[in-house]
Order: sequence, then C-alpha cells, then structure tokens
Amino acid sequence: MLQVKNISFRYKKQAVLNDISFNVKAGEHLSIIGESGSGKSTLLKLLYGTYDLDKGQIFWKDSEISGPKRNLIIGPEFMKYVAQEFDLMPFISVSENIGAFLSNFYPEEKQARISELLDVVELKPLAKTKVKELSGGQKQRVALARAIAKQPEILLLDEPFSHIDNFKKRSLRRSLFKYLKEKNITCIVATHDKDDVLSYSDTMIVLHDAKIIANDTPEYLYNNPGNKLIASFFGEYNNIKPRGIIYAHQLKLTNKSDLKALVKQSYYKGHYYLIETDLNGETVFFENDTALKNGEHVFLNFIK
Ligand SMILES: Nc1ncnc2c1ncn2[C@@H]1O[C@H](COP(=O)(O)OP(=O)(O)OP(=O)(O)O)[C@@H](O)[C@H]1O
Repeated sequence: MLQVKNISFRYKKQAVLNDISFNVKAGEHLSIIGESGSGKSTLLKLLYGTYDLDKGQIFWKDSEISGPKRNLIIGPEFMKYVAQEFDLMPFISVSENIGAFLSNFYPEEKQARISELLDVVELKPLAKTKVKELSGGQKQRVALARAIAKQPEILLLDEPFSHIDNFKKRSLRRSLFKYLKEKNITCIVATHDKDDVLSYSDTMIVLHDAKIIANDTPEYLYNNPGNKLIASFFGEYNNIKPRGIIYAHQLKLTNKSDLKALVKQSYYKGHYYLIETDLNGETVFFENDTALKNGEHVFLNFIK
C-alpha cells in the first residue's frame, strides 16, 4: 500500500499542498484531478521523491520515500514517473529507447519484451524510427512504454494522453490500463480528462486550495458531485435552486412545469444538441434530440 501521511509542501511562500493524506492499495488505480495549478504535478513529483517535504511522510509498503536530501538518485527503483515533458534520447530508435534500461544479458528476452511493449503502445510500425523524427503524441507513447519496460510496482503518469489524438487515445488508454491491471501495477494519474477516470480509476482525489476536497470512487463522485468543481469535471451542469447541481442530461423538455426557460442557442454535439437557455436570469443547459428556435419558451423537468 502507498501511504501518504499529512504531507505539506511549498515552492516559495504559498503552500501548494497542505496536510494531504491518502492511501492507494497495491494494484489500484488512483486519479488526481483539480484545476490547473492546483498541485497535481507537484503531488506526483513528491510521490517520486523529487523534492523534500516540508512536513509528513510517504511510504510504499515498509519503505519511506524521501527527497533529495536523503537520496542522491531521485526516484525509487520500484517506481516510474512519466512527466509532461518526456526525457527521451532523440538520436536512437523507438525500440532502443524502450529497451534503454533493460538488461542486454538475455538479448532474445529483451527483444521479446520490447516487442510486447511496442504492442501495448501501438508503435510497432515505428520501431526503427529515430525518436527525433516522431510527433509529440508518438514520443509520449515511447515514454509510456519505456516507463513500464522494467515493470515498476508503481507508475506515476502526468497527463499521459495529452499529446495523443482522439483516434489513438481511446484504444491506447484501454490497452495501457488493461496491461497495468493485468500486471498488478499501481497507477496514479494526474489528469484533466474524465475519460481517464470514469472507466479506469478505482478511486479519485480532488485537489483544491492545497487540500483534498474529495476522495472516493469515480462513480460516487459522478453521482454526488457535491460542488461545482467536481460537477464541471464530469460535464455540463446547472445549479438550480433548491435542487442544487443538475447535469445537463438530467433535464428534459416537458409540456408544462415550474421551470420555464427561454432558448438562447443550440449546439450540435453529435447524437444530441446542448441547448443553452435563460431561466429566471440564470444560464441553464439541457440536452435535447433536436435543435430549438432561439427565443422560444420551453418547460423543463428533472430526470432522476
Ligand atoms: N518549480 C516551481 N517553482 C515554483 N512554483 C512552482 C513550480 N512548479 C509549480 N509551481 C507552482 O505550484 C502550483 C502548482 O503547480 P502544479 O504544476 O503542481 O499544478 P497542476 O495542478 O499540475 O497544474 P496543471 O494542471 O496546469 O498541470 C502552481 O501555482 C505553480 O505555479
């Protein structure tokens, strides 16, 4: 189990993280979410031992993870960290980068392992290409493969699919998280993308004002967002008194109700339209099968 106990950290004067505690069981996947600047990357760096903590302790099983004051080499053996900027070797091939830290002692096993990793990140056709010739998304996939090459016990991922296009992202996400679960690799992901969280994380924590404001399963927090920050992570939402937070898909058209709104705009979303309305001076969104006329009055009802 990873145990984070009452850690605090500041770069300069302002606290980035203040008295943060949480646990992650071996093999579990945790997501860290929060607004830009809320400290997600900093938390990953602290878990990796990049900086010395101002307060608190971090343990993996029985070993304490400590910062540079006590460690010459940053990052414990059992952990790998894929940062937002990936540190690859540009003049050697994709395969050579992935195998860079694998032993040359058993060349056949090494090649088989590289081949397996190329499949996980779907880079086989580019195996022999030099990294300097790759796109940002392709480099990100090499960095992911290299991080799991030696099968770490814990993998820390900072926005792991941020450079990867939507075609590839979905299948890569499935393939990577399935692989990590099969190998029982504990994974901690800092992300802005609800699709990294909903289907693949066992738990999620939400950072705000240097604190953890929620720590629960994605399903629970999706159904009980409790505040605007969490609701906005999952989708378009409204705050309708006295009901509170209501996602756009939880409102529908009806013949007559107390919620009379004025249509302002319809946005095409593929299999539905997002309708922007004015309800007593507040903007309210709901989903509808068809576009509606601007200026039309409609009645809304809650679905639940
Ligand atoms: N090396 C640094 N020196 C000083 N301040 C820093 C440093 N790195 C980050 N910060 C500050 O710490 C705070 C948290 O930054 P961090 O990168 O951890 O946020 P984040 O949640 O990962 O953001 P994003 O979602 O934009 O990646 C920010 O206010 C940032 O400006």
